[in-house]
Formats: sequence, C-alpha cells, structure tokens
Amino acid sequence: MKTVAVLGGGIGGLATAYYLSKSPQVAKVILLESSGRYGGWLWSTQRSDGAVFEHGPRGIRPAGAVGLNTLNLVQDIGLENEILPVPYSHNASKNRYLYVNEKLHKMPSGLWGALQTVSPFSRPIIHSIAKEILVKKGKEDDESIHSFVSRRLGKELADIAIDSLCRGVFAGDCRRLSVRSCFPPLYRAEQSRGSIVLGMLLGSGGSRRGAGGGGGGGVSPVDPQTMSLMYRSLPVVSSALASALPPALAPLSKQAQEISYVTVAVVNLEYQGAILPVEGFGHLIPSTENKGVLGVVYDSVPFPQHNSPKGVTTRLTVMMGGAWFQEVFGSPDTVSEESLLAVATQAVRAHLGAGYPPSWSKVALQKNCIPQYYLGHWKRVESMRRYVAEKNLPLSLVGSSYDGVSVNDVINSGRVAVEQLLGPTP
Ligand SMILES: Cc1cc2nc3c(=O)[nH]c(=O)nc-3n(C[C@H](O)[C@H](O)[C@H](O)COP(=O)(O)OP(=O)(O)OC[C@H]3O[C@@H](n4cnc5c(N)ncnc54)[C@H](O)[C@@H]3O)c2cc1C
Ligand SMILES: C=Cc1c2[nH]c(c1C)Cc1[nH]c(c(CCC(=O)O)c1C)Cc1[nH]c(c(C)c1CCC(=O)O)Cc1[nH]c(c(C)c1C=C)C2
Repeated sequence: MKTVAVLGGGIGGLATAYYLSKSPQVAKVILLESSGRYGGWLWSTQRSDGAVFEHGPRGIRPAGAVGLNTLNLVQDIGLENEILPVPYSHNASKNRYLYVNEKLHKMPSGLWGALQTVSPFSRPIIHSIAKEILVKKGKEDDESIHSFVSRRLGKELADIAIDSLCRGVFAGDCRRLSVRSCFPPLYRAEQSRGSIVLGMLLGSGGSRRGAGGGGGGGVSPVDPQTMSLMYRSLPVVSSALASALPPALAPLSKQAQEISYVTVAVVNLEYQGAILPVEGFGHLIPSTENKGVLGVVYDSVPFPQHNSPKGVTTRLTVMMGGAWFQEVFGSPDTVSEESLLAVATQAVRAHLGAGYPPSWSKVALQKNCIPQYYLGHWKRVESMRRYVAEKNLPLSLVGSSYDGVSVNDVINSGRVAVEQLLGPTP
C-alpha cells in the first residue's frame, strides 16, 4: 500500500488526487496546496445578486478522448447536473468572429463557407485546402506554428486565422510556438500522411500519452508553479516546483525553470442592457491588428444562466497581454488596474460599439498563467521524463506545462500519470 503526495491543488492536482484515491493500492493521498484555496487558475467571483464572473477558464470542449475523459470524471463525482451545456446548434458554438481592419468578421463555416471568398480573406479557404495535399513534407523535427501553416496553407491563413487562434488558446505568438507540441495532430498528420487534409481524412495514428493527444478542441499542451507532482512517499514543498526539489535534482529544476509562461490581464465587464451587435462565443484579434488585446469573450451568450437576475445585462471578458504583455503594458509588477481597465473598455467601445461605460468591472492580473510550448519543448519534456525514469525517482510530472494546456489535457495528464504508476484506474 502506498502513500502518495500530490503537490499543487489546481485542477491537475485535484484530478490526480481523485484518480489515486480510487486505487486499492493507495492507502493515503496527501494534497499539498500552498495558497488559501483550491482550483489554481479556475477562479470565479459570484456576486451577491448571483451573477458569476470567470477569471480563468470558462469552458471545456468535450471533444475527443480527453473531452470524454473529463465528462466521465464529472459524472463519477456526481456533478453532471451542474453542467451548463452549449449545444453545437447554439450561436456560441456556430459563430466565430475575428476583429480585423477595425471590423468584426464572421468566419466561414461549412462547405458553402469554404467555397466563397469571405472577408478578411482574399480567396476561398477551399483553395488553400486543395493545394495543401500537394505540399511537400517538412524535414525539421519541429517548426513554428506560423511557419508550418504558411508553408502548407498559405501566409494569409497563418497571419490572420492561426495568429488569432494561438492568442485565443495560448495567449501566445504563433511565430514562436511549436506546432509539434501545441498542435500534435497537425504535426502527426504531416509526418504520417504528408498532408494535414489526408491525415484528417485517413487518420494519422498515434496519440499522446494515452488519450487523443489534444484537448480543448484539438489543441493540447507545469510551470514550476503549475506542476502537480506526485512523490510516492515523502512530500517536499516550497513556493514553487523548481525550488521544491532537493539540490541533488538540480538538472530537473533547471529544465523546469526553462519553460516560459505568459501573463494575461483578465478584465470582466458588465453592461446594462443588451449591447452585442453579434451573437457568438466571442471574437479574437490578430497581433497585426492590436498586440495588447487578445480577444473578447461574450460570456452572456454561452452562459446566460450566470447573468444577474435583475434586468437585462451583458457580461464580457477582455483578455489582454499574453506574449505581448511587457511590450504593450510594461512590467506586470508595476502596471495599474486602472490602465488595464481603460484599455479593455476602449476595446469594447471600438469593437462592439458600446456607447456607455460598464456598470461593473473586475481586473485580474494572472501572472505567468499559461505555459508557452516554444520550439523544442517536446525534447525538454522527454528529457525531464527520461531523467526521472533513469534515476528511478518516485515522481511524476503532471499538469499544463507538459501534455497540453486545456483543462481536459490537464485532467487527462493526471489520469495517465496515475495509470503509469499503478495500472489502469478502476
Ligand atoms: C485566463 C485563463 C483562461 C483559460 N481558459 C481556458 C478555457 O476556457 N478552457 C480550458 O480548457 N483551459 C483554459 N485555461 C487553461 C487551464 O485553466 C489551465 O491550464 C489549468 O487550469 C492548469 O491547471 P494545473 O493544475 O496544471 O495548474 P494550476 O491551476 O496552476 O495549479 C497549480 C496549483 O499548485 C499550487 N502551488 C504552486 N506551487 C506550490 C508549492 N510549492 N506547494 C504547494 N502548492 C503549490 C498553486 O497555488 C495552484 O493551486 C485558461 C487559463 C487561464 C489562465
Ligand atoms: C490555456 C488557455 C486557454 C484559453 N482558452 C482555451 C484554453 C485552453 C480554450 C480555447 N479557446 C479557444 C479555443 C479554440 C476553439 C475553436 O476554435 O475550436 C480553445 C480550445 C478560442 C477562443 N478563446 C477565446 C475566444 C474569444 C476564442 C474564440 C472562440 C470561438 O469563437 O470559437 C478567449 C480566450 N481564452 C483564452 C485566452 C488567452 C483568450 C484570449 C482571447 C484562454
């Protein structure tokens, strides 16, 4: 019988502790959390009138094996009746928007959309898709997402759509992020079928660490902080993973410290009345349009249940900074909440036409919250896990720094680690 310590009570640590607690081989699970609350980046404010504002994640995509795994966990712990579903037919699922050239553009969807020239793009998307099959396979063992997509699908898609998508998932710069680590299904499709399109049609085999290799709708990706660590016997705790490890494990701490993280300013706003000119999940903004403002989530559309019950209101979240934080806003240690709020409200005025100020607001500065999987990230993770295996350390690495950044990925990373330690979870 084992006693296992889990370091970190974010969603990764909580899920890992849950999977451990189900095993007959585990006598005791010790969950060590350094802050005053559990949940890590999962953090909400519920106002006295019932309105809810999210300062971290607000949705999961129940797609693929990692999505199903999350749904299974939710059901196992009896929370299925708490889910606020957003059906595929809902506008928040169907409509995608980009803010380009000072205008909102609805993204083309379906076959009809792919066949037409839809602004801001200069030609139908089907053009790029048809030509992709003929593009030669890349020779590098890793490549930036921007370079990969430019090469295979054209620069325009990379500059506008992919640049925006990477800001909406990693708050990151697609010119630096690794396609192999951030979008493993795309990398594998090229490796095994020579084409993304063929890979999607025929399957490209393989999956990452046992479950689909990508949560959050096909995207997959621990800061010394976000790492949930399992020690088989003795827990070691301090303010962050790298420093929690004993000096004898300095090579491991060093590699953990080499992973970069970005800071995101999350600004929740509430407006009186219905102010949105369009219905969707939100809109994203490519870095060429505005480096500092990454996107706006229209929270009232997917989750009207979280609106104030008193009258008609619109809840929005403006996400800012990410890889461009320092350049646009200066140091996260000195930036003022007022200046961040001013940028956010100005963006809502310009992008959505809000003619009056918000009636309620909250600024949350999420420092070093999203790990960036830069080129070669896969080698670092492999090398860290090899080090643990070779030294036979009673330790597993779990969480958003390794196997995907989405909530689904992080939960799955806990399950896989427990299965590797103890065999399949009952
Ligand atoms: C603004 C934002 C929006 C997001 N939106 C989405 C979304 O919509 N959908 C989605 O799928 N994902 C989203 N994500 C990503 C997702 O929320 C995170 O990847 C995930 O929550 C990370 O979980 P974790 O357990 O790995 O890390 P964390 O949440 O960072 O948890 C780590 C925990 O360890 C504790 N800790 C740190 N050091 C120590 C120590 N030495 N001893 C003990 N405890 C320690 C910390 O206090 C923390 O509680 C979002 C992230 C952010 C920041
Ligand atoms: C790690 C941080 C994450 C943030 N969001 C997600 C993660 C994992 C989940 C996520 N967000 C988007 C996608 C792609 C969806 C898809 O197109 O299939 C995923 C998997 C995109 C997105 N993110 C935001 C918006 C407004 C959108 C567009 C959605 C749409 O129109 O379909 C908001 C947002 N979320 C995060 C950031 C940094 C951000 C910035 C604007 C965090």
